[in-house]
Amino acid sequence: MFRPSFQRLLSLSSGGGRSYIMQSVRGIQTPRKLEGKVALVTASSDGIGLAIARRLAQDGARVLVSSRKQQNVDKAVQELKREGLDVEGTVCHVGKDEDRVKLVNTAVQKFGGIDILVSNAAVNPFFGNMLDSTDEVWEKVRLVKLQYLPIRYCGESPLYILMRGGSIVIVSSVGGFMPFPALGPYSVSKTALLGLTKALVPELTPLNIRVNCLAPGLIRTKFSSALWKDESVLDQLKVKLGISRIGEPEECAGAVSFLCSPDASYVTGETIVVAGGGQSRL
Ligand SMILES: NC(=O)c1ccc[n+]([C@@H]2O[C@H](COP(=O)([O-])OP(=O)(O)OC[C@H]3O[C@@H](n4cnc5c(N)ncnc54)[C@H](O)[C@@H]3O)[C@@H](O)[C@H]2O)c1
Repeated sequence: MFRPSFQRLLSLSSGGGRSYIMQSVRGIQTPRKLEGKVALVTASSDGIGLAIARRLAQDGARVLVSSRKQQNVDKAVQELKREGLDVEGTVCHVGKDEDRVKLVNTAVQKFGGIDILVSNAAVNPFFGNMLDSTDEVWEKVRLVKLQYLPIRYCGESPLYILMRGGSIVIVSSVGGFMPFPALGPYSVSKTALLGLTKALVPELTPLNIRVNCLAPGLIRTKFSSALWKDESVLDQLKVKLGISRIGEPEECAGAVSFLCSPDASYVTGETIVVAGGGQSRL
């Protein structure tokens, strides 16, 4: 049995982790526990969304990748197809009715139905004091809405009515538990998603749909680059983490795959925190 030494564990938790994680992600042959499932992942041309799309496809799902720009969708789809994964792509700005309808119709046309929805898109249009945030900011930050709408609407029918049982995962943030300084509206919207997850349970359970939430901590993506590109800023943050390194998108993807899989068949209304032990201290 593989037992890493204490020294090895130390080196992993203090920065040597990325190559090990990437090795693990590429090297481990996981059972195809999502075989026969169809998954929609919003905002999946990059970052956490792309890692989720890749992992769900590696685990056997057929995945519809989506994002706001055609060129980004094309690039992600090509990359995943080159890896031998069963994916298609379509443009979807989750705030646009017509794009959401197209997203769902494309999944049904290409793959014959929908089993899994990962609602991952988010925006952060404001940095500053809550008391200075404008109506315009809050309008944009109805990204609660951005996250909620893919679940609620599909032309005439709510998406969850069209789903054939299955699983929804909403991507929130540790900022939903403890607001990030200067990111008040964003954090508040993420708190709302924790509530949304719970509120959907009584309505989705009779439809045989589980709904859960992911709350990432600091994860290496473009979205969070201001916090990790500068080594000195990152060093300050690392002190506040239990596992003293930044997380990788792949480390969120495994948790999402678990939530969508039969292994989580008795899990609904829950939030998994993937934050290296720093969720209340960032
Ligand atoms: N990176 C982190 O440290 C971190 C921490 C906590 C939570 N999150 C959450 O993870 C999710 C993914 O973020 P990420 O870090 O991978 O960043 P990212 O920048 O790679 O992804 C965010 C994506 O959302 C997309 N997007 C924005 N508005 C959209 C819209 N209207 N329609 C469709 N797509 C839209 C962007 O184009 C972008 O691709 C977000 O919900 C974010 O709030 C990230």
